[in-house]
Amino acid sequence: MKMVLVVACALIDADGRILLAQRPEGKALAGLWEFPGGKLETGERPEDALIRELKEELGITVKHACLAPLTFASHAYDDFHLLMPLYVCRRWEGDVTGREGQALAWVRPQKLRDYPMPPADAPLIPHLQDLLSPLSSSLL
Ligand SMILES: Nc1nc2c([nH]c(=O)n2[C@@H]2O[C@H](COP(=O)(O)OP(=O)(O)OP(=O)(O)O)[C@@H](O)[C@H]2O)c(=O)[nH]1
Ligand SMILES: [Mg+2]
Repeated sequence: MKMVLVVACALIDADGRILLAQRPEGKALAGLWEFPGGKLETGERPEDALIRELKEELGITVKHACLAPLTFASHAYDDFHLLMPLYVCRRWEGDVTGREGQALAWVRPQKLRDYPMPPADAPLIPHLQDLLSPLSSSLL
């Protein structure tokens, strides 16, 4: 089984909302809501890849020190196995814009389930909910 490494990021704003981006028409899983990010290029470090993707997809500048690892997704798709580290980021420079024509949504943690996501992403949701509302653990 081919292993594909994809880095993704949950941007969190000052109100504790999470940024989701809608996959554009024509791509695999079009219309579903995902965390910005993408595949590593050959020889690229994960954090460098994520910084590059956040610039390409959202037009923002992120520093290494502002990327904190949270958890990861491991999911068997039909034709590859996805391994996807999820970082969180609360500080960036520039305005978040959909540079690739994708719709964006700032979503409260408890509303994440209202947005259809790729199957690999479902197990990530409780980790974000816990991070952002630690008094009501959704992992228990
Ligand atoms: N970015 C991102 N990709 C995800 C998520 N969940 C998930 O299953 N994926 C899968 O990871 C793979 C890589 O995503 P991608 O299309 O963003 O890769 P990319 O930015 O490098 O784009 P490209 O391949 O069109 O150049 C896709 O198969 C996508 O479906 C997610 O939350 N965020
Ligand atoms: Mg991408």
